[in-house]
Amino acid sequence: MNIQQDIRTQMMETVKTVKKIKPMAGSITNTVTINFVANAQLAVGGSAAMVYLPDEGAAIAKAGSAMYINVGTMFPLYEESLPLTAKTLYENKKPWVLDPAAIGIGEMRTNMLMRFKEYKPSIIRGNASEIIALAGLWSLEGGTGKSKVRGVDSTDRVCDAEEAAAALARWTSGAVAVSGEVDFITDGSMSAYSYGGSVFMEKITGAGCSLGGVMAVYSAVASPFIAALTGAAIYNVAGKRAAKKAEGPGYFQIIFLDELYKASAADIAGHEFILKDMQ
Ligand SMILES: Nc1ncnc2c1ncn2[C@@H]1O[C@H](COP(=O)(O)OP(=O)(O)OP(=O)(O)O)[C@@H](O)[C@H]1O
Ligand SMILES: Cc1ncsc1CCO
Ligand SMILES: [Mg+2]
Repeated sequence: MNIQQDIRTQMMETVKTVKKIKPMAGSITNTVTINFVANAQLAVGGSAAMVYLPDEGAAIAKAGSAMYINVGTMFPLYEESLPLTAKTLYENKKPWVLDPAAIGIGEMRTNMLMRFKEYKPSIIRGNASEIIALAGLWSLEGGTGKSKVRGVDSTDRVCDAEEAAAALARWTSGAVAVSGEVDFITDGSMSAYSYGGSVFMEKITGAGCSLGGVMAVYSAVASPFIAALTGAAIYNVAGKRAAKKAEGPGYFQIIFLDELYKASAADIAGHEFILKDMQ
C-alpha cells in the first residue's frame, strides 16, 4: 500500500471510530462561537463540554479523551484556568488542540500563549497569520516578532506559513494545521494540502474555531497528523457541498452543520489531498 492510500485508510478509520465511540473533548473556547464549536463536535459524532473555571478545566482535562483550548476572548479568570488546564493535559498525556485566535491582542493573551509552549499542544490550528505569529512568539523558525494578525483574520497566505507550521510541529512533536482556501497540515516531516471548502467559510464566524474542536474529537482516536488532516478533509467536503445549496452565509452556516453530520468515511475515500515530504 502506498503512503497516500495508507493515510486515507487511517482517516476513514478515524471518522468511523469517532461515530462509534463518541469521544468527549471538552473545551475552553471563545464566547463568540462556543455554541457552533459544540454543535460541530456533536455533528461528527463526538461529545462536547464547555467550561470556564480552573478546577473544571483540570477535571474535564482528566475526564475527557482530548481537549480544545481557544484564546479568542479572554477573561481574568482564564489567567488561572488556562495554564492549569494545559498543564493537566500535558502531565496526563491527553491530546489537546490550541487555537491561538487573535494572537497579538493584549498582554494576558500573549502571556497565556507563551505559557503553552512548555505544555506542547498536540495540534495547533490557526489561520496563516496566527501560525506565523505563534512561531514568532515561541522564537521558532518562520515566525515574525511582529504579528500581522488583523483581529482574528489572516493577512498572510497559507503558503507563507509553511515554515512556521513545520517549526511549531517539530517543537511540539505534534501537528499544525493552517487553514485557508487550501489547508496545509504538517507534522514537521510529512505535510498535506487539503482542497475544498467554500468562500462562505470566510463570511461566517467560527468555521476555524469549530474545526479546532472537531480536530480535538478526532485526536482522541488518531495521531495528531491524522486527526488534523481528517478534520480539514471533512470540513472541505462539507463546506463544498453546503455552498452548492446556499445563497449566503446565514443559510450556509445551517446547511454546513447538516453536511458535516452527513459526511462519512466513504466521502473521505473520494477527497482530494496531496502529500509532500518536508525532509
Ligand atoms: N477561501 C476559502 N475557500 C475555501 N475554504 C475556505 C476558505 N477560507 C477558509 N476556508 C475553510 O474554512 C475553515 C476555517 O478556516 P479559516 O481560515 O477561515 O479559519 P479562521 O480564520 O481561524 O476562522 P474563525 O476564526 O472565524 O473561526 C477551514 O476548513 C478552511 O478550509
Ligand atoms: C470574531 C471573534 N472575536 C474573538 S474570537 C472570534 C471568533 C473567531 O475567531
Ligand atoms: Mg480563528
